[in-house]
Amino acid sequence: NNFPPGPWPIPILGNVLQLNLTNPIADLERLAKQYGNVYSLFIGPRPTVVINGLHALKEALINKAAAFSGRPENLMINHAFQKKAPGVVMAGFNTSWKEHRRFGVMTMKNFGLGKQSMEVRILTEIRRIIECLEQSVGKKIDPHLLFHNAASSIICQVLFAKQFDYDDEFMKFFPVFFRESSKQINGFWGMTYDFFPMLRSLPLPFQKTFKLFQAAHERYSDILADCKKTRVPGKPRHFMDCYLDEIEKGGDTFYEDQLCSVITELHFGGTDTTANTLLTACLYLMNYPQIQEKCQLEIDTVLDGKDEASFEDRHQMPYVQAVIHEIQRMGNITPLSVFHCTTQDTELMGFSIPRGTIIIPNLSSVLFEEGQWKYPREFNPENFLNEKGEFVKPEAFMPFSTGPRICLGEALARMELFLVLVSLLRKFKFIWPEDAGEPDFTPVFGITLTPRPYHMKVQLRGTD
Ligand code: HEM
Repeated sequence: NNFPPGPWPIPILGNVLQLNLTNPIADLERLAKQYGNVYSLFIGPRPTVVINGLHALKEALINKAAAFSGRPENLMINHAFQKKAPGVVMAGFNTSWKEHRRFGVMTMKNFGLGKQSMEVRILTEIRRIIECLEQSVGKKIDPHLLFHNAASSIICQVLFAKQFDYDDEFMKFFPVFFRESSKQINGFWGMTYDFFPMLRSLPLPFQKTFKLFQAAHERYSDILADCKKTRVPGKPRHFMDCYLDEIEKGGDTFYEDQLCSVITELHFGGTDTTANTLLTACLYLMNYPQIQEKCQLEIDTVLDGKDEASFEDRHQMPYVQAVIHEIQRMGNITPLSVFHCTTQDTELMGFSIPRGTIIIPNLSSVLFEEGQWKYPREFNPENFLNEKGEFVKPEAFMPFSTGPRICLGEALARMELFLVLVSLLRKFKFIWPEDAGEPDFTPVFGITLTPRPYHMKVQLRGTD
C-alpha cells in the first residue's frame, strides 16, 4: 500500500529481465522519467526502492538517516564478506558498526590523514609509480595494472606498513581476487545464489568466490601473526596494531576475525575505486590536452622550487582541484553506491516503505542531474569554478555518497588522487597514441565502473 510505483515484476526473477544487466544505469534513468525520482523494482523476490536526484537522496540518507542506513542481508555479498564476522561496509546499522566506524575514522586521522605521515606513505608509493613510468617513456603502455598495484600498495601501507614488490605473490593475488569476485557477485552466478537459496551449497561456480575470500583471509592472517610477534602494545605502527590495542581494551565488538573482515573490506574498497579514478583521469587528460596543460602550468607555478607536492598545496591549485573533482564526477566510479536497506517502516516523498526494503541510492542520477551543474553531460572543470576562478564544490557532488554511511576512506582517497595526479602531471605529459582511434569514454559496469582498456604514451616534460 502506497509503496512507490514501478514496473510490474514477474515471479522469482522480479524485474531483472527488464534491465540491461551489463549496464543498468540508462534503464534506471528511463524508469525515473517514467515513475518519478522514487520508484520500486523487484530484484528477484526482494522489494527494492531506487532513489534518484539530490532532493530525494538527501531526504533519505541525511534527514531520515536512521531509517535508511541499514544494509541488505543474506545475499552473496554478505556471505562472501561476512563469513566469520560482520565487518564494517556490509554491517547493519548497529553498535558494532558504530564502534568500528568511529575507530576507523579516528585511526586514519591519527595516522595523519591531512597530516604528514599519511602523506609520506603515499609519496613513497608515488616515487615507485614514477620509476615505472620513467622506464616506459616513449612506449605505449597499458596503465591498468600499475594503478591497481599502486592503490593496493598504499592501502597495505596504511593497514600494516608493508610495501611489497609489484611482482610479489601477495601483490599479484589481490587484483585477481578483487576482479574475479566482483565480477561474480555482480553477475549471473551472484544472482543465482541470491534468488535460489536452495542451490547455495551445491558445487556451482560461485564457490570459487568463497575460496578466493578464504585465500585472502589466510594471507591477512599470516601478516597478523607476524605483526603480533613484533608489536609493542600502546605503540601502534599501523591500522592492524591500533586494532590489536583496541582488542586488548576488551570491547565486545573487537576481535581477530572481525579485524580480518575489516582489513579485507578496506583493501577491497580502497583499491579498485581509487585505481579506476586514476585511469579515468589519464583517459580524460590525454583527450583534453589543453586542460592537461593548464593543470601543469598551475602545478609548475605553485611547486616552483619544491621537491615534492604536499596535500596543503591544493589550496593554491583551484584549477587542478576543479579538474580532479570533474574527473570523479564523469568517472562516476560507484554509480549505485553500496546498497542500503530500511531499518524500520518509513516514508519518503509521500510513499510508504516497509522495513527490510533494499534501497539503491542512485548517485549517478545526482552527478549528472540537470539543474545542479553548469554542464551536466560535458567534461568541463567549470562545473567546479566560480566567476573568479575559485574552486567551489556543489552540493550535488557526492561520489562518496552522503549521510552516516558516507565512504570511510574519503579523506585518504582525496589525498591519494591529489598527490598522485599532481606528482605525475608535474613530471610527465600523457599522450593519446596516434593509432588509438577515437577514445571510448563509456565505462564497463560492475560494482565499480571501470574505464575500457586503453593504451597511453608517456613523455618526460620539457623533452618534446
Ligand atoms: C575514489 C575512491 C572512492 C570512492 C568513489 C568511494 C565510494 C564509496 C561509496 C559510494 C560508498 C558507499 C557509501 C554508502 O553506503 O552510502 C563507500 C563506502 C565505503 N568506503 Fe569508499 N570509496 C573510495 C575509496 C575508499 C577508500 C580508499 C577506502 C579505504 C580506506 C574506502 C572505504 C570505504 C568503507 C569502509 C565504506 C563503508 C562505509 C560504511 O558502511 O559505513 N573507500 N565508498
